[in-house]
Amino acid sequence: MRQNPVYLALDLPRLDQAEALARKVADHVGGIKLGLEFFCAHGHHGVHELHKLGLPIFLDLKLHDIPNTVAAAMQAIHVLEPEIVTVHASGGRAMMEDAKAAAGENCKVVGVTVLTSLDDGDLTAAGVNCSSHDQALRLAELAHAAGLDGIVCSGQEVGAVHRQWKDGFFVVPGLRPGNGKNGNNHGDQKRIVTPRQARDDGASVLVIGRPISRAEDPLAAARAIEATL
Ligand SMILES: O=C(O)c1cc(=O)[nH]c(=O)n1[C@@H]1O[C@H](COP(=O)(O)O)[C@@H](O)[C@H]1O
Repeated sequence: MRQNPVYLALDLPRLDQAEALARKVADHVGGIKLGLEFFCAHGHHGVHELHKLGLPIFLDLKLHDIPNTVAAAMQAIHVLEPEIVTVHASGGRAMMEDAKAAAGENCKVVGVTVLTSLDDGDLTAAGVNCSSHDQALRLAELAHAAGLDGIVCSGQEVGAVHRQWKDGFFVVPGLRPGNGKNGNNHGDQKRIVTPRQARDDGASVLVIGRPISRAEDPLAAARAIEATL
């Protein structure tokens, strides 16, 4: 377990807003997660700017394409020195193997299993004939076999995955302090747990965005989450 496992998801449209928020809570998070919204808007320049804060950078690009394309994309982001990068585990074993081979030496590659915004009904609609729990476990096994460092899954599966993959690196988003019972907004997330529950079940990294970024007082929210861990 890292000293502070919380990685702040900086899903904000403006670079100055993202920088200001990261600066405000920097002492109460263990790293910063930059995802598609940030990277599509601010690209390499934005990542370089956020590096200046001195926190580890998790580049959540959720790469999913043929192996050759994903490997080339991984090589193109070496220069950004990310600590963690995501690919979709459903892209298949060869894609994950090539992504890992192309990653920088100090970069962890993790496979997204089943997005936390999906439930069993969504999987059925997409033609997946098993529960999100079973599908997450199946994709975790595939990511392990492909040599990835770990996976992204919801807190509802991390305990089961951890039992099967003892030294895996597990990223858990879809976190809501108080489990949504204290007026928190789930938003588009369907498979949620509290940060504390995810940590207790074996999460290595806790990804938290809106519960901090949309809070009236983001610093107080980050501190309150830290205090529960
Ligand atoms: O890979 C991710 O980080 C991710 C995977 C997943 O299954 N669900 C998920 O929410 N995420 C990301 O985690 C963050 C969650 O944000 P909040 O719901 O605002 O805490 C977002 O940046 C998502 O892109």
